[in-house]
Amino acid sequence: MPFHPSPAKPAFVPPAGAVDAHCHVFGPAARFPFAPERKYTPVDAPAETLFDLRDHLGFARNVIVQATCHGTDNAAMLDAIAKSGGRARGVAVLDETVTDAELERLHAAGIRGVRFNFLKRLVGDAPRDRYVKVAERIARLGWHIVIYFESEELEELSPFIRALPGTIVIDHMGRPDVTAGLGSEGFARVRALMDDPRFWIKVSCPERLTAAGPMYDDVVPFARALVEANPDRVLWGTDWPHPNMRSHMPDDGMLVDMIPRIAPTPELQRKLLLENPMRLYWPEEVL
Ligand SMILES: O=C(O)c1cc(C(=O)O)oc(=O)c1
Repeated sequence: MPFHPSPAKPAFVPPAGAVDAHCHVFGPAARFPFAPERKYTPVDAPAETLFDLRDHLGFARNVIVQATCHGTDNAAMLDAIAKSGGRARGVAVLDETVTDAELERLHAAGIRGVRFNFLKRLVGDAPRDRYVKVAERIARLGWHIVIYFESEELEELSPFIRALPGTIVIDHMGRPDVTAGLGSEGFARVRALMDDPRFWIKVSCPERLTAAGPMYDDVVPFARALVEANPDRVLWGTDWPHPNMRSHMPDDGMLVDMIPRIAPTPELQRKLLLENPMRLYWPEEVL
C-alpha cells in the first residue's frame, strides 16, 4: 500500500529537536534498485518526502533504518543521510565480510548501528552465525544492534539475543500479541529483556500490532507500560512509509497525536523524543 498522501497536522507539538527514531527510505528504484532476494517490493519513498514529513510533524531529525527490501545495499539510506544536512543518522544491514575500511566509511557517513532481522516473512531463516560475526566486527565502533522479532519467538530466541554484545535496541515493542493482554507470556519475555540495562525498546508501530484498528486503543497500554518502566531506554518512530501494511495505512499525524497517551508527562515525552535518541545517535551533542 502507498503511504498516507496527506497526513494530518498533529495537535501534539514535540519538544524542539525531536527525533523520529525509526523510519525508512525506499528507492527511488530507478536509482537505488531493490534487492533481488527481497520478500516485498514497496512503493518509492524518497528522502525528500521523508524530510517534508519530518517538518510537517514537527520533528527535527530522523534515524533511518535499513529495510530488508534493500538487502545489504545501504546506498539509498546513505544518500538520504548525506542529503539531510546532519539531521539524519542510520542503522545499516551488513554482511560479515564487510571490511574495516567500509565500516569506517559508514561511521563517517552517519551509521551508528546494525540491524538483525528474525522475521521469517522478511528474511526467511535468520543467519545467526553471520549476525554474531557482524556483532564482533562493529563492537570497536561503539555501535548498537537493532533487533526485530516476534514476541512468540522469544522463548527460543532470548538466549541468543542475550549473548549478543553491547547495547541492543528492540524494534516495535518486540511485537507483542496485544489480544493476549499485558500479562501474556510473550510480553513478559520482552519485559524480562528490558530488566537488563543493555536493552532499549522502540514504542512504535501500533498500526502493525493493533487488532482494534485506529486509534489503536488496544496498543496504548503496552507502549505506556514500557515507557513508564524504562523512561531512559525507550525510543519512538513513525515507521514511515509503513512497508507491508495490508489492512490500512496509518495517518502519521495521528501517530504523533498518540504520543501523549504513551508518554503522559512532558518529562517522559522529552526523554522519549529527544534525550534518549540523542544519547544513542548524536552522543557528541549531549553535554
Ligand atoms: O513489519 C514489517 O513488515 C517491517 C519490515 C521492515 C523491513 O523490511 O526491514 O522493517 C520494519 O521496520 C517493519
